[in-house]
Amino acid sequence: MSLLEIKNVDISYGKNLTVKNCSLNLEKGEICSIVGESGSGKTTVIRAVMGLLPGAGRVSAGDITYDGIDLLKLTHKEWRKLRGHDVSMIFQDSGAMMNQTRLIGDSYVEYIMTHEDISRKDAWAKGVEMIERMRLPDGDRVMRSYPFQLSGGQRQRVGIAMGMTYQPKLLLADEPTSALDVTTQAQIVRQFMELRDEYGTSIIIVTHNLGVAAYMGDKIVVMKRGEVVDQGEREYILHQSTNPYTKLLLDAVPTLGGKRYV
Ligand SMILES: Nc1ncnc2c1ncn2[C@@H]1O[C@H](COP(=O)(O)OP(=O)(O)OP(=O)(O)O)[C@@H](O)[C@H]1O
Repeated sequence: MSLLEIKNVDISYGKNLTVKNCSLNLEKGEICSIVGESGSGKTTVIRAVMGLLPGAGRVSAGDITYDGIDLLKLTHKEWRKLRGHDVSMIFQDSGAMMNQTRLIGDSYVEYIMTHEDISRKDAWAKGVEMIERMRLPDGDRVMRSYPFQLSGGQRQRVGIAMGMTYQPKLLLADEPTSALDVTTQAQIVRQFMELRDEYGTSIIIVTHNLGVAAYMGDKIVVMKRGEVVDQGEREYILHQSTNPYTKLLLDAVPTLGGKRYV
């Protein structure tokens, strides 16, 4: 049994059928990259997995099963138990998601205290420890900062720290590096790979960047206009796929001295 099985899923916003017949399996410890043009439905798919479709979004057909649990039948209470603990999501700019008028530590402590019965002091220490594990030195100083006092990369590491607090089995990352400069992007990408190696976390990463998708993904899913048009092991997608849209995406990646950097 796969850790996550998305089977023949349709997703609609109100009357608009946005994602059609999407199927995707993810094994334990596997990383899957979802690529495709803007508006193709990438974010919609991972939000559906997380039970966080905005507005009038709903899964209108198909099944999503996580570790044998039918995610489409979960109650709010059951979702609260699963989110953060088993399944976690990281957004494009974690800083923008944080309350700008509160210290990072206050937000982090509140997050921890909604997930477990723990004192404020212990929750603070746990936050510091997680932040330092994400290679941000002086976690205490970070906790005592406001989001705007940190760089984009630092804020993203705090977002990853929060997402990893309970070592979820499944991490959903929506464009987690696209707001960052190239060097920081590379560091964050490596950090994700380490999480997988260290904790066996399965990851779905949505990205515009085919280089990131190819570097991270054991498997690559290509979406276009709400449909999965191609998917397979990295080597297959990069070197063997005959799908015209996949080839178009690959052709758009610049080459240097005849070598394609994906
Ligand atoms: N809250 C919403 N209400 C109605 N329609 C929405 C909503 N969110 C997204 N959509 C529509 O769903 C489609 C897919 O959007 P989605 O954000 O999933 O695409 P994406 O591939 O992640 O795009 P991008 O790469 O630009 O983030 C778009 O046509 C969008 O207009």
